[in-house]
Amino acid sequence: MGRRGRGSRTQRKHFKENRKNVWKGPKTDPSSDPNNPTGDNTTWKPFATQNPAFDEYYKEQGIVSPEDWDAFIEMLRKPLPAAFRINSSSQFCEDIRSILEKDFVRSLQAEAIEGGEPEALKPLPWYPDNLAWQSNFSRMQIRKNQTLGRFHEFLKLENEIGNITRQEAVSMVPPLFLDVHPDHLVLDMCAAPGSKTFQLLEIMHHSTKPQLLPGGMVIANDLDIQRCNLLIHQTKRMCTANLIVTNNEAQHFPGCCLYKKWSRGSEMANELEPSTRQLLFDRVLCDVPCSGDGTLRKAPDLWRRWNTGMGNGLHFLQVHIAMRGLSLLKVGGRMVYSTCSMNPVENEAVVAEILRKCGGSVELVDVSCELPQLVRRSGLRKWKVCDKGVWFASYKNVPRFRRSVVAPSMFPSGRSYVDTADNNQKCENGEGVHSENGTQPEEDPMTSIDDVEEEASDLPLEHCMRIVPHDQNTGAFFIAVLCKLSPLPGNCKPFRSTYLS
Ligand SMILES: C[S@@+](CC[C@H](N)C(=O)[O-])C[C@H]1O[C@@H](n2cnc3c(N)ncnc32)[C@H](O)[C@@H]1O
Repeated sequence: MGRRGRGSRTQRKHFKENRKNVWKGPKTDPSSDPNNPTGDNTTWKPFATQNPAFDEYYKEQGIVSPEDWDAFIEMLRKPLPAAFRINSSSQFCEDIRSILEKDFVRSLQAEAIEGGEPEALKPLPWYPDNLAWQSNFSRMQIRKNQTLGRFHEFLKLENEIGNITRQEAVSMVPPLFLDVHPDHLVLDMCAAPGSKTFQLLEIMHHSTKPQLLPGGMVIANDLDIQRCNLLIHQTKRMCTANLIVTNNEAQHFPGCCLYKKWSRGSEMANELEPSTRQLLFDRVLCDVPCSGDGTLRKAPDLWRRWNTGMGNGLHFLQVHIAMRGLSLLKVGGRMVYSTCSMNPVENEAVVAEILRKCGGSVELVDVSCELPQLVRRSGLRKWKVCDKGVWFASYKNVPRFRRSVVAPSMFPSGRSYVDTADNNQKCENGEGVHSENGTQPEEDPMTSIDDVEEEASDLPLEHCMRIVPHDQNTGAFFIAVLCKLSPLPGNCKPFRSTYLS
């Protein structure tokens, strides 16, 4: 071997071959494959990285300009580069950073030049203190290519002992916008498998003096008990005493009361009276379940499964979870709403709906000056809803029989309309609409039924952020930062209480 880490000619050949073939589909049934009459079951098919419905949907939504489309879709078809974070609260933080800077940046560069790639390993410029890194190799390449074996061993070992966490680059963004302090009470509503929980704990511990525990706490919740186990496995690498894991529906997360006993006065010797205080959170992370199409580069099987119903079907749950988060947030507190989906129905529509419901008690924060090196796009004010292949620019046009599935809150204005003869007419014209009796008004009597064709929101949704893959070679993510200015209107209050001593 010549330079350190270069590997033999055979190894390099093996490496190049693997580079071309990083995504492998599921094994095909050999007996049903005409190209494989011998039934050789080592045949693998790469995933098809296209879906016409996906293209149509996102072209129509305009999340990137028509000139940008080719770069966007081409990047989505490429495997995702592996990324990881150094644990800032680890006593070996400096050593790890130094190994990366002095050793792996150079040794991996040699491999990258071999494969024609620039910058094989680099710190993410927007992450503070060179603590987050991205390589130009996918996780599969790192696992399979023998020439990257030493780097792979390093990542595995350091991850196992909690000095680093392997995490998609864009998934590291939401906790950075949460502005967590060591004494904060933080609720992570949908936390499993826990990479963001770990990051929140790291931020808390990092800003605390050595040997001391932070005064705050993270409550990490997830609905799925098995994923809660993953979360515990992930976070126990932190060795923290500042974490509670709960297993609840986030949209029904119980209102907790702190149960405290204190002495009432010397004349009432030894008499103790209970006192209760509503437990509200300084920070809430609302990283909701979503259709996940921002992870297509990591999970290419999603190309095959993707359809418009996935996003529409999650919209209501996402609104409920976010509303619950806001009701549990202290006045003056910050909540981050995030998804790994690009879909406006799961993103801007949810943010707009919670702003409407909160009626001025919650503000969408302009964070364009925070993390200036992070390339992001402004949130949309206009979008449409697609239901079973039919596009709607306004709820006004949604036929009655689809109104239990397609809601006003999915549209930019959030308005409902009186039912129209027009909609019922459609069914008679064979557009798949079943006519129903009656045309009684739905909500919103203020709205004229003849006006809106294409809706635009009047809320400042441009303060939301969408990270798209081709801007900085990542996955996609959506983030909105909200601040609670005053108590929520009465109908949004916590309704169930549990006591914590
Ligand atoms: C996007 S993932 C969260 C990823 C996590 N924040 C992280 O960074 O590792 C969404 C999570 O929501 C959980 N989930 C789904 N429905 C939920 C609900 N109603 N309440 C709470 N969690 C839910 C899923 O089990 C899943 O773990």
